[in-house]
Amino acid sequence: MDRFARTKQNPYFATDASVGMAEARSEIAPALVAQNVRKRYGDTVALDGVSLSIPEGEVFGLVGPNGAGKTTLVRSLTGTTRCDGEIRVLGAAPSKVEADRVGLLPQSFHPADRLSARELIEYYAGLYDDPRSVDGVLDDVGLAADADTWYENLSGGQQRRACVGTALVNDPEVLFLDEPTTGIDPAGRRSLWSLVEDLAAGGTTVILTSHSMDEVERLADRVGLLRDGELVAVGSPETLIETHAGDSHLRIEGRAVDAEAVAAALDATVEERDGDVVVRNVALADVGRVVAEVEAAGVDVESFTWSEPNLEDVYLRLTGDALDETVAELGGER
Ligand SMILES: Nc1ncnc2c1ncn2[C@@H]1O[C@H](COP(=O)(O)OP(=O)(O)OP(=O)(O)O)[C@@H](O)[C@H]1O
Repeated sequence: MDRFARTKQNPYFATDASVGMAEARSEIAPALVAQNVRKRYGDTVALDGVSLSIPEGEVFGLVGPNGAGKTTLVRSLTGTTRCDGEIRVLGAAPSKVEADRVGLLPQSFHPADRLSARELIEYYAGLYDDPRSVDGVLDDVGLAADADTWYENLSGGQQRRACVGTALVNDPEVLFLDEPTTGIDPAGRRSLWSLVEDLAAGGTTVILTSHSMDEVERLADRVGLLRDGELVAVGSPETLIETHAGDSHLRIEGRAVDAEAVAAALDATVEERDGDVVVRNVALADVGRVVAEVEAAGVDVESFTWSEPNLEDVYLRLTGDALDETVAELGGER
């Protein structure tokens, strides 16, 4: 079925252009609902009561540290592992949804080496009654020119693109992508991002797991952050950044930047991060003055980088990975 036709036929789809997308989505029936999902592997609690609702047409980014439970959640939502709790995908239990309505790119996927990219996509297309054209899928994932190359002779990034293609052959309404761009070069990542944007524009609901915060910030309408099996934050990237990321900051890089000397020069609190010194809450208009003060104090600096807060800051704060920053405090808070 054509995605655009499907979207237009959707009785919940808001056509009033004056309605904002977020408001429009809140009117749309959820594509996926999970309530109190729990999963244990022996003594390991992989999911500890996860609840979420994803409206149709949303790109939902799922992030969290290694072992947080992302893949277990995707497996639970797709019915590929048993779990406790309630899950509804397109109104039905995961194991009862028609297979051609859902697509899944698993994190680990190892197709046969001696199949060409085309044969691989053809194989998956053969599993469905009404698949997309194989050439169209190859084109979408940027493999048209390498369609006849054996899987084992494709580069790592091309292999991953071929795997993405297998999840698209049935033109799914709900698409799970578990780390789709791992190993793909920057140009390939961007073309896959455009593909996800096109799918979402056509009404596909996408659940995207990724360790790449720039990818999630760019693609996701909302982000869920998993930590130790719990969803600790859910919201749009903008809201999460505003709520959790803190202020803009200036990073001072160099082989031996003296944090205490910077703190003394600025009469401010500074932090040490990965060998650099970070001054928080520096507005763009103040950058020139701060740089001049640090240079006037004779601090040995190689470069200054000013950044607005982003999703990575949210991630580092909420996962606790930022807690081992050392704080050099001289002269009180800024
Ligand atoms: N088949 C399994 N048997 C036993 N324990 C498992 C199994 N699968 C996952 N786990 C455990 O469950 C927890 C969650 O794992 P999961 O793979 O869901 O995390 P993740 O967030 O996807 O991690 P990553 O970012 O590394 O892919 C981890 O502690 C992991 O060791």
